[in-house]
Amino acid sequence: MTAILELDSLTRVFGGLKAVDNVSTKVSEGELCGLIGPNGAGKTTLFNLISGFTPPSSGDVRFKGESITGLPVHKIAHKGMSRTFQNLRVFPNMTVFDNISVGALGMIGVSPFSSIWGGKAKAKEISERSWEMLEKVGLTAHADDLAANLSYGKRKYLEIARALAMNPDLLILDEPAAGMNDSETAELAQFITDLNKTGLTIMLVEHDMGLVMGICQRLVVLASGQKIADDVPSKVRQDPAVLEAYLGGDD
Ligand SMILES: Nc1ncnc2c1ncn2[C@@H]1O[C@H](COP(=O)(O)OP(=O)(O)OP(=O)(O)O)[C@@H](O)[C@H]1O
Repeated sequence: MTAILELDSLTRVFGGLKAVDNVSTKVSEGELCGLIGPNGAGKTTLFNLISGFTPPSSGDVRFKGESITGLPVHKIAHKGMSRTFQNLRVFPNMTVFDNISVGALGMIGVSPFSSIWGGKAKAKEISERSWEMLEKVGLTAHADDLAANLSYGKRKYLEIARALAMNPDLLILDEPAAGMNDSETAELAQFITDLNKTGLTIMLVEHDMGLVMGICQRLVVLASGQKIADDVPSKVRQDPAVLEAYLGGDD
């Protein structure tokens, strides 16, 4: 399988702490790969290194065969990587539709000449793309609602829709099930599985073990910044180093 993402000896140091310590792995095109580990293991920092929100202290990130290390976030996004955040980052005072349009705008792009050449066509494309994403996440009826008025679970889907509106080749989801109840989590699991079946490569950080074990094809496990396992869920769940990391931690 072709690797869409390659991490080569990624390290990030904060003061004296190695939050991510020499992590290498590959994600294949079309894969649904989970990233797990106890609290403070370095999962979010690794996602930040991949998506450009934090520069690595050393090491390399390759996306679609090209080094993207040190590129700004928007350039990486334009290359086809979008993400959601552990703490929701929707725009509360914008409508649901406008929140998604921001993502579609990122995909289609605007230039100072947009209003002269093809401005209307672009506006139509952004609008169509936004409606398509609204439908995909089941929020069509809420298009005109302020994002602030959506339930927590629906805001999570809104954030995913905005990321999808950028038409990514790699979608990175940071704790999408956090704060969801069991039935919402089961629905989300089905939604992520269906997205993956369309051919979209997905990386997922999640504390809900039932969710990651149930839907991911492979799991990368971090503990104290280091990769301690990288295998199919059935192997990872029996790995002594993984059991030790979780039993020794507070998860
Ligand atoms: N900007 C920062 N400055 C200093 N230390 C940081 C920074 N970001 C993260 N850390 C530290 O790096 C370590 C890894 O944090 P990170 O948030 O990546 O872990 P995590 O696995 O995502 O944790 P959780 O599951 O609790 O979200 C932690 O000890 C954290 O305190």
